[in-house]
Amino acid sequence: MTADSNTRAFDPGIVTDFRERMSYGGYLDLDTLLSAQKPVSVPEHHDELLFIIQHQTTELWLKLVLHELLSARDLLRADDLSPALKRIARVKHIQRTLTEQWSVLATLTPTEYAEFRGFLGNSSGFQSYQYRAVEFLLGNKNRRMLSVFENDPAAHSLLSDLLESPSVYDEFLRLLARSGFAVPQDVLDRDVTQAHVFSQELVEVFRGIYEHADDHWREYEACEELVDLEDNFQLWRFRHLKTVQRTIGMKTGTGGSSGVSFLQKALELTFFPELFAVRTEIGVER
Ligand code: HEM
Ligand SMILES: N[C@@H](CC(=O)c1ccccc1NC=O)C(=O)O
Repeated sequence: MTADSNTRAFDPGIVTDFRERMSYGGYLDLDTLLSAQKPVSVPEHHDELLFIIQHQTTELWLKLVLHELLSARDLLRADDLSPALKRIARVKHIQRTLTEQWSVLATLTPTEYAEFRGFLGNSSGFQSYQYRAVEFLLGNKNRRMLSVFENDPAAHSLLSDLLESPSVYDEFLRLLARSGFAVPQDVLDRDVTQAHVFSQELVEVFRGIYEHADDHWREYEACEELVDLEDNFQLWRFRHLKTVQRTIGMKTGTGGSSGVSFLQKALELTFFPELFAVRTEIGVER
């Protein structure tokens, strides 16, 4: 049948009556999802839909990243290291998708973007509360960021809760301490509302794990997963920076920052500095 007509037969069991049954569109609430793309340019610019969908898909994936990282943090707190690593493994795949996705937006030329940029007003990705939540959860804490969300109580309260609570890294270090590793007390007692500050003593803890990986395999694996996570995060930041550079050059941002040079400074930030510092020490006699 298929060979002759080049048409697939409609299997007799295929369900077509959804008056009393759950359907695809109903389950996914597609009416809501697909009515949320509202270009603001007048007359409507062809490429604004790309711009909107690029951001919306990013926000959807960020929602899942948050969900997985919050769970990973809970699992670490409960000494369930292996399931926590499973969560992180999924996040790493999402990060790859998000980083790859920049190539779609790179098809937007500077001229095309300039034609509707003016309609965006002061809106900017800087105001993405989910992005900020992921940063806070990974330990890049900064109370100043809350000021952007004064008019959004739900976002403000989510971010304020995350600011006040331990990061994924804090929970990992606490887990290590409970397992008998000599995590310094001042690291365990640190003010979690501040960004994590480098500790040489912690590097020594990781040196022990890396030099005796066979004896601490799970912890060793966890360290490498965190390094992957940070690496992937930096790759996303870098692709964002390069996309911004090719699209608006050195223009100031709609959010009010200097633009490219402001974004450049984020590349110097690090979530897990000791996990990178330990690499310098590996194989070096003391
Ligand atoms: C042509 C495309 C884009 C341009 C020209 C652009 C430009 C900028 C600029 C200039 C900033 C600095 C803040 C400001 O003053 O506005 C910024 C921040 C930001 N953008 Fe974009 N952006 C683009 C696409 C995206 C996309 C697709 C996302 C995904 C959600 C995104 C997310 C962010 C985030 C999260 C920040 C804050 C970064 C930080 O705090 O370090 N941007 N963007
Ligand atoms: N900050 C960008 C505008 C921008 O990209 C943007 C605008 C509205 C919603 C999300 C955005 N994405 C990232 O910043 C600019 O200065 O052109």
